[in-house]
Amino acid sequence: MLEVKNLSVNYRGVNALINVSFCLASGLLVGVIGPNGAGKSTMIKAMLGLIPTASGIVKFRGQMLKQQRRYCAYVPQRSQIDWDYPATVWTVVMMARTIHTGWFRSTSRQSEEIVADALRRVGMWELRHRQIGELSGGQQQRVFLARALAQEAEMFFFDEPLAGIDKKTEAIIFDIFSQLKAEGKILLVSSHEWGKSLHHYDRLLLLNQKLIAHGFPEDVMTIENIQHAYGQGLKSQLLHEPGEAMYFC
Ligand SMILES: Nc1ncnc2c1ncn2[C@@H]1O[C@H](COP(=O)(O)OP(=O)(O)OP(=O)(O)O)[C@@H](O)[C@H]1O
Repeated sequence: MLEVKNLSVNYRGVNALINVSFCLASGLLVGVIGPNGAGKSTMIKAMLGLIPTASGIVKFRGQMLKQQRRYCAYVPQRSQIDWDYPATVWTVVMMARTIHTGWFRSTSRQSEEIVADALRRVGMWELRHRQIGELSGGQQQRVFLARALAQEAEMFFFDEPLAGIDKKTEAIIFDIFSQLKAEGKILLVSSHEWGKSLHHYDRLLLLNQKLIAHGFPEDVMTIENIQHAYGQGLKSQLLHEPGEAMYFC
């Protein structure tokens, strides 16, 4: 069980996240959605203890989450990663194993097998010797997914993993999300797009500074909630998009 209570973040006196509270059981794929600047990245970073919080506690299995970071795999937005850093695909994924072996110990055979398996699962084994800067956006996202897998975490935090990726990568990502869910992991996935991929999620957290709604997608994606999060303009636009109407009650 993951519990978030009254989580708030201020950036230089400006509220980015206000009293967010929710609980999540294991084995769920959870979408964190909301408009640009809603505080999705801020919430993920605050949960992980990567930024200072104004208030709140985050617990996993009854203990503070930030003291259990080895159980958390975090994939930041692609724009936050230095893709010019000279590292191969293999090296980046192997970095996940240092959490288990420490920086100064040589990698074990077991770690190499785990990294190889992760690279095969995301279809990046053939490109393992490539520099990360030479990959497409979708391939780069798969490398970081492999790194998260190699960490053998209990909880996974993905910040905008679907932004600017190809269909093949999207299919691989959701396939692996399903496998992780079946293994009882908790997955939090932020996205500011909420088209056809929403049906993949077991629960949604709809955010705009505050948590506007959370629960089953069909309960969260009501016209009232969407208007509340995104403002009036979006309503009329979406009512004319039949593919999206399934989420309106
Ligand atoms: N380091 C920072 N210093 C000051 N303000 C920040 C900082 N990081 C984020 N903000 C502000 O906090 C608010 C929430 O930003 P955040 O990046 O968490 O939103 P988001 O929902 O992830 O947006 P996006 O979908 O665009 O990534 C925004 O108004 C943003 O400008």
